[in-house]
Amino acid sequence: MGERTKVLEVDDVTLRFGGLTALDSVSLHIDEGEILGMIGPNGAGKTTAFNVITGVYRPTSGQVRFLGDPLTGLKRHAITKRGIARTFQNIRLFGAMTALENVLVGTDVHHSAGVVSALFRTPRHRREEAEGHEAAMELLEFMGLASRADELASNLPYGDQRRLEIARAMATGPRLLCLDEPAAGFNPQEKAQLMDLIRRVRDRGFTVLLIEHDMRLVMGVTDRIVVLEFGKKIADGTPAEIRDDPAVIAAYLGVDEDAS
Ligand SMILES: Nc1ncnc2c1ncn2[C@@H]1O[C@H](COP(=O)(O)OP(=O)(O)OP(=O)(O)O)[C@@H](O)[C@H]1O
Repeated sequence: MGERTKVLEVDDVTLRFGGLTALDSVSLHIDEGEILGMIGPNGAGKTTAFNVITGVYRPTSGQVRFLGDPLTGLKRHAITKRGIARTFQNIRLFGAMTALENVLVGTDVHHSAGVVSALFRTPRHRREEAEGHEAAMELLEFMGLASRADELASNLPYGDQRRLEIARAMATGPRLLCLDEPAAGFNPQEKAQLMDLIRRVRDRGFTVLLIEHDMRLVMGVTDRIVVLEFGKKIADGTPAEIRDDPAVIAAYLGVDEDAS
């Protein structure tokens, strides 16, 4: 087996908010085709790390590379176009659009036919529209949302909205799909279904970064887990390794290691 392609490399990244160091010399990578979990107690820096990776924040120092190229300094839209897509902790859908239209917004990212072509409905535009429609319907099907295609996003039940957000992110054809607490507000049965769904997403060839509070879900679905505490990476390993790691156990029990 050759070396796996590193989709993402976070290299010695520090991010300060005024006097607070939210990320402290964090390095990590994500291999192609893997499901990487990021966990840590409240305030550990998970969301901040996510925001650095998706271009919302620029690190104070250090670098983020995506497929070997620096991401630092790129605008968010450019980052999406490069191939990083995300969902949000608090769902952000276009409520007044249908489920299908929400997914179509995702597929639009890569269309080359521009506004002029759209206005004059050139053959190329029509072809791209038809292909986009087909791809979006297939994604809705995959998510179990096909029967909801024409419903307004805001009218969908909560769980369907969460899945629709994932579908929209997948529609951009990302090389890295970042899910920010996708199981928030789910009951155990919905969580089990989501675990199965995330596995199937990976089986379709996606690489997944997952922030999630539910330990069982994270342990059950990821290939590898990175643990943050007070902005520092304290562990990086398989779920089994993480479960038995004394530093991780201490972090979750709230034991102050420096106090001993
Ligand atoms: N925009 C900001 N300005 C100032 N401080 C911030 C900002 N965003 C986050 N922080 C601080 O940075 C630290 C890390 O926060 P972050 O939200 O990344 O943690 P988290 O691990 O995602 O926590 P949670 O599990 O509660 O979502 C916290 O102390 C937080 O208060």
